[in-house]
Amino acid sequence: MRPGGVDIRLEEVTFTYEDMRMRFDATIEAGQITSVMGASGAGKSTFLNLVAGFETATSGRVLIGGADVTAAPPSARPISMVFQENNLFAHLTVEQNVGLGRSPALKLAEADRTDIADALGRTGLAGKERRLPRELSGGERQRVAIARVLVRDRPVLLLDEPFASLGPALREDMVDLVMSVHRERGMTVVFVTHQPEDARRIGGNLLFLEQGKVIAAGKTEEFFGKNGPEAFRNYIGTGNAEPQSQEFARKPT
Ligand SMILES: Nc1ncnc2c1ncn2[C@@H]1O[C@H](COP(=O)(O)OP(=O)(O)OP(=O)(O)O)[C@@H](O)[C@H]1O
Repeated sequence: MRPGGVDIRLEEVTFTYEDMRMRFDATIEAGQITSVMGASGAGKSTFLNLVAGFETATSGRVLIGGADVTAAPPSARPISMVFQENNLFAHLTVEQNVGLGRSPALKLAEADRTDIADALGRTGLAGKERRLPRELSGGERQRVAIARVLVRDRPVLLLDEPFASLGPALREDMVDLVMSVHRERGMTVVFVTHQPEDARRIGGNLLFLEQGKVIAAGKTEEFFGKNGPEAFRNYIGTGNAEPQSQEFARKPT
C-alpha cells in the first residue's frame, strides 16, 4: 500500500442549522477507511461537508494532514468527494467527466489521457468513454465518479452515501471497488453509510454520530461485537450484531 493518506482532525468544531447545534471532536487516522454512521439527521453529511469545505465551522478547527483548512474553500483542500448522485456533468462524456479530475478546463496532455484510460479500465468502463451520463446505469455513473477520484489522486476521499440508490449485490461490488482503490492508493477514506452491511464489509474504523456529536469511535469490528456501544446496537438492531455472550451460553430447551 502506498502511504498516500493524511489524518483529519476536527477540534471542537461547532456548526448550527436553525435549531440543530452540532459540535464535532474527531480524529480520522491517515490511510485508514472510516465509516460514519448514525440515524437520519444525526449530522453525517454536515460532518463530511465540514471536512470538504462545503460548510464552514462557526468555531473550532479542521485540520487535514496537520494543515489548518478551517477557512479554506473545497478547491484548496486535498480532497475528492463522491455524492449519492449528481457527481457528473450531464453534457460531458464519460471521458471528459473523468478528465475534470485532472484539469477543470479539460486541458489534457498525452500522459493525462493515458491516466484517464487507465482509470476507466480500472473501474470497468473501458469502451464507454464517449457515452453521456444519461446513457449509463446508476452503478456505472458512480464508477465514473470513482475513476475521476483516481485521476485526481488526492490524499483524502470523502463519500456521502455513494451507493445508497443501488441494489445490494451491486452495492457490494461498488464497496469492493472503493476498498481496492484504497488498498492501491492508501488514501484516507471517509465513508458515510446507513447500511450496517457496508460498514462491516469495509472493516476499518467507525464513527457513530448522534444529534450532532460523535458519541463513539473505534474499530468497526468492536462496534459489531458483543461489547459494542449500546446506542450503536440499538441503531442497527440486534439482527446485525453478534449475539451477546449469554446467548452463546444458553442451552437449547
Ligand atoms: N441546509 C439546511 N438547512 C437547515 N437545516 C439543515 C440543512 N441541512 C441539514 N440540516 C439539518 O441539520 C441536521 C443534520 O443534517 P445532516 O444532513 O447532516 O444529517 P445526516 O445524518 O446526514 O442525515 P441523513 O442520513 O438523513 O442524510 C438535521 O437536523 C437537518 O435537518
